[in-house]
Amino acid sequence: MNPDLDGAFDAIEETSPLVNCITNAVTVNDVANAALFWGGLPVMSDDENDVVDMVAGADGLLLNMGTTDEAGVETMLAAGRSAMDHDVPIVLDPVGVGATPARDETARRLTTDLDIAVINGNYGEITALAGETADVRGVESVGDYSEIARDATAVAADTGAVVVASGATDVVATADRAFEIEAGHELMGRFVGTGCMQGVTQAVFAGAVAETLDAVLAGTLAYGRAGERAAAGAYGDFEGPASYRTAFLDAIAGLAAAEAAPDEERITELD
Ligand SMILES: Nc1ncnc2c1ncn2[C@@H]1O[C@H](COP(=O)(O)OP(=O)(O)O)[C@@H](O)[C@H]1O
Ligand SMILES: Cc1ncsc1CCOP(=O)(O)O
Ligand SMILES: [Mg+2]
Repeated sequence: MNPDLDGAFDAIEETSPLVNCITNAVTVNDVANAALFWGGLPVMSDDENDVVDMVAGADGLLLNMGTTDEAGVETMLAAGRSAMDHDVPIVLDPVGVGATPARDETARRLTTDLDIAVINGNYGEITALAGETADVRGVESVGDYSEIARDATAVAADTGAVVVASGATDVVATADRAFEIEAGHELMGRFVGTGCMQGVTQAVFAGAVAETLDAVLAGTLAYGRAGERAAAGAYGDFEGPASYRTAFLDAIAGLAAAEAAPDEERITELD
């Protein structure tokens, strides 16, 4: 199957979803531009005095815990409560969970206290959230994860979120369904920030498309398609990962106008 990418792009164009991002200091600019290039409106409010009101009028909230400190967790919780009060979907990127006890505790608090709509993490992070042995070094997933669909499903059942486990093949799971998405390119794993940008992609799509699972399948496929089109040179030559990154951002900006839908089916529902 393939999701309705054209319908998703139309919904984004109609909504121009405002997405408040509380995100890490490393990739913040890429996250803002990815949201803007999809057709969303990014704002990076992260002061508790401001963010509660900002989220009240927003269409999505991204909580990326890559460089969060103790005060930042409290701000995320306040922003998350505001999102819940106003039916704003929350996307969690549990960066580095599994690497240290502090990150495990942050993820536990966020997933326990908040109703998260989407969790988008790499294979190692999703496996750690499932309570299984994971090898997360810093923010990087290392190791083999042959049970990733099972573990993503367990996290979905535990939290009620639609779960995206990113890797060479992305897995999307709810409590009772799981999908594999064949899209993307190996170059996407060669620079910092593709996971973070995938997180904000989910927030833009979930802020515009009515059903969260539809939004996530469309957003995940669209994101991979942008990576493929950039790798194919559709946005100019590149010399290495840094110039590929620029082409990739251009591909995000151009995807809605391009032939976004692949000819062949890219999403397989697992038994
Ligand atoms: N080898 C690969 N082939 C295809 N896509 C990839 C590959 N490596 C990473 N990606 C894509 O890059 C994005 C970020 O994934 P990942 O590298 O797992 O996240 P993170 O940066 O958080 O560790 C995802 O969309 C994923 O599908
Ligand atoms: C390197 C690093 N350290 C803390 S957050 C961060 C960025 C992680 O980005 P991504 O998850 O997209 O690789
Ligand atoms: Mg990541």
